[in-house]
Amino acid sequence: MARIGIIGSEGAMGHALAHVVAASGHELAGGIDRGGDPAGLADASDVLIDFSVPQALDANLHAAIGAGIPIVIGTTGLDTSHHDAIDNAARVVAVLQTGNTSLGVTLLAHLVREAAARLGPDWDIEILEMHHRRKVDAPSGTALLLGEAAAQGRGIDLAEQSERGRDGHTGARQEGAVGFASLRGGTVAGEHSVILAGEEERLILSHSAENRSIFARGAVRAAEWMLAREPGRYTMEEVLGLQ
Ligand SMILES: NC(=O)C1=CN([C@@H]2O[C@H](COP(=O)(O)OP(=O)(O)OC[C@H]3O[C@@H](n4cnc5c(N)ncnc54)[C@H](OP(=O)(O)O)[C@@H]3O)[C@@H](O)[C@H]2O)C=CC1
Ligand SMILES: O=C(O)C1=N[C@H](C(=O)O)C[C@H](O)C1
Repeated sequence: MARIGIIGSEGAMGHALAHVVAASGHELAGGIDRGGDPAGLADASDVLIDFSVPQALDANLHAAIGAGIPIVIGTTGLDTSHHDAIDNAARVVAVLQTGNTSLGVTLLAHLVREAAARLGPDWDIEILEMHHRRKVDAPSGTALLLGEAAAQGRGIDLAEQSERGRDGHTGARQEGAVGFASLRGGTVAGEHSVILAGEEERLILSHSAENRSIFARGAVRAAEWMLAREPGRYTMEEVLGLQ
């Protein structure tokens, strides 16, 4: 049994996590939100799970380092400075960051990497996502991780070869780029499709989240796995034995 501390505990994911932790046999060490004390929470926990906001990341990493415990980060909307901070923290404690903790999306990323590698650069890759009206970041963290998987399969740098936010007279599609489109509305928990569009045929790989419990279950599974890890940066593919 582990003591699990939740960052973002009053949010939608925080509530989903509390249910899964209660059913898991682990102990809920506590939870914090805006204005809370991550260091105090970390001192009372064996592992932290963070589903909050990018602005809280530095304090959360420092708290994990101070207490010498692993941290699972599900927060999205991270930029390169956040990823640098995660890399630095991973020299001291075990850190796992992912845009999607579900089993289905983790396997989907695997399949997308494979499809992108096998289908060659004349197959255009477009990623479409839809989420609830409250979501504040776009493209979703999942869309970006699927884009990264496609880029790895293709052997390209996603930062240099992606098309986001098309509007107006955009010109023709950039050859070899990965395109992104985001829809927002209602209460959609998470819909992602990776469309590989070739000459006169399309391959579409999709995932639908029916509710947030899939993310919460994956996060708790990751937290359990992280308890025994040395300092380093880990992935959901490693947690699920896909890598
Ligand atoms: N990786 C994955 O599988 C998934 C990732 N996510 C991501 O998780 C994040 C949270 O999503 P969701 O639960 O829907 O969002 P919510 O807005 O419902 O919840 C966010 C919570 O974080 C709290 N918060 C704000 N600032 C801080 C802070 N400085 N320190 C600690 N807590 C803070 C908020 O508190 P307050 O209201 O007081 O501001 C709120 O309770 C998003 O980035 C989302 O994209 C979501 C689902 C799955
Ligand atoms: O904000 C959400 O709700 C979700 N965020 C993650 C993302 O940005 O991909 C994961 C999931 O799709 C739900």
